[in-house]
Amino acid sequence: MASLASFSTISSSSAARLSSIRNSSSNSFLHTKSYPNSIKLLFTPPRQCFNHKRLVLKAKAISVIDAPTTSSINDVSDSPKVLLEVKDLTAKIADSGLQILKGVNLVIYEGEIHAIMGKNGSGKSTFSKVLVGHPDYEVTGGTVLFKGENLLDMEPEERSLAGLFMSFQSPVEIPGFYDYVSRRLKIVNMDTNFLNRNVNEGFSGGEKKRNEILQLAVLGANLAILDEIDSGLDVDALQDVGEAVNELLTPQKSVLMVTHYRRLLDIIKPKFVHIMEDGKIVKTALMGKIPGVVEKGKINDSIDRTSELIYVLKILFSMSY
Ligand SMILES: Nc1ncnc2c1ncn2[C@@H]1O[C@H](COP(=O)(O)OP(=O)(O)OP(=O)(O)O)[C@@H](O)[C@H]1O
Repeated sequence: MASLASFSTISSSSAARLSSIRNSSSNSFLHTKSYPNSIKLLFTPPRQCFNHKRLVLKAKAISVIDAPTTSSINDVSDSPKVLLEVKDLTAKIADSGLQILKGVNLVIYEGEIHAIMGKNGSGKSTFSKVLVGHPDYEVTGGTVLFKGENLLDMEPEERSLAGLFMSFQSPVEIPGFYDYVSRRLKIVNMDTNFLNRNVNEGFSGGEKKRNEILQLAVLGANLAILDEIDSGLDVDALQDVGEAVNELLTPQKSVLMVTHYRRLLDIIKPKFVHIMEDGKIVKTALMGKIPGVVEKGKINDSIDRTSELIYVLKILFSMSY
């Protein structure tokens, strides 16, 4: 994977704030000019890719924003209730004392879908596991509120009872819930015969993933943390698993998913895409806010979400999707 782009703010004024994001490897720039009620995005593409043409993008709201703080997220979200609020979270590996999380900030409102992407080893899984109270890690600083309660004070099972779920693969037994579970099997396209087998024993990779989502359906969590549920899935299984997660969503339920691939984001559509680097969220993109692209004087209003996703990810990463 190529290295992440580097970003910098180059100037500001009281009337309109101008900032630029530079993608160091492709040598392209995204300039944002912020007015009280609008943001104008000017994208200067790398010469070799766009044949010296200049794209002008207009957006009604921020499309790429700095790593979020509580207040900045408050400004752009219209959801009323905060579900998860992480402030300056730091954590180390309990055994070795190696610091992995170096100040994570994240706010998730009820009903929101967030995706975390980033290079291998940047700390995405560690962050997920720290949230559910995995014993391999020790929190060294910061705060985490879940539904207004101090999550870090809770035992892992209390976190689960409070409504936090993380996809997992270790076998669990669910005796006495055949009818209850079999109704939910339909959601993930699983045969009821699976209930006659030990959970996860002899399951293929795809079946294990479907089973994870079945567990989510059974538990009915408020915040589902899905760590690379797309790994090892073929196209059909990915579609099934993605659609199953979508079916479980309600205006109150939220998802935090860790992924390396855009294809999952095409099915489970995040409101925010965060980039993690060296134990921190360093950039965040707010999706669904680019209403049209103006290219060579012509307005292209038909920009779809996939195009927007590709566009945003190209800026966030110095890699092609
Ligand atoms: N239990 C552990 N023991 C030792 N090292 C660990 C442990 N957990 C995480 N690490 C190390 O911490 C760093 C972050 O790992 P983590 O799994 O959180 O990264 P990631 O961003 O999820 O990576 P990937 O994209 O490869 O899944 C890595 O260098 C990893 O080797």
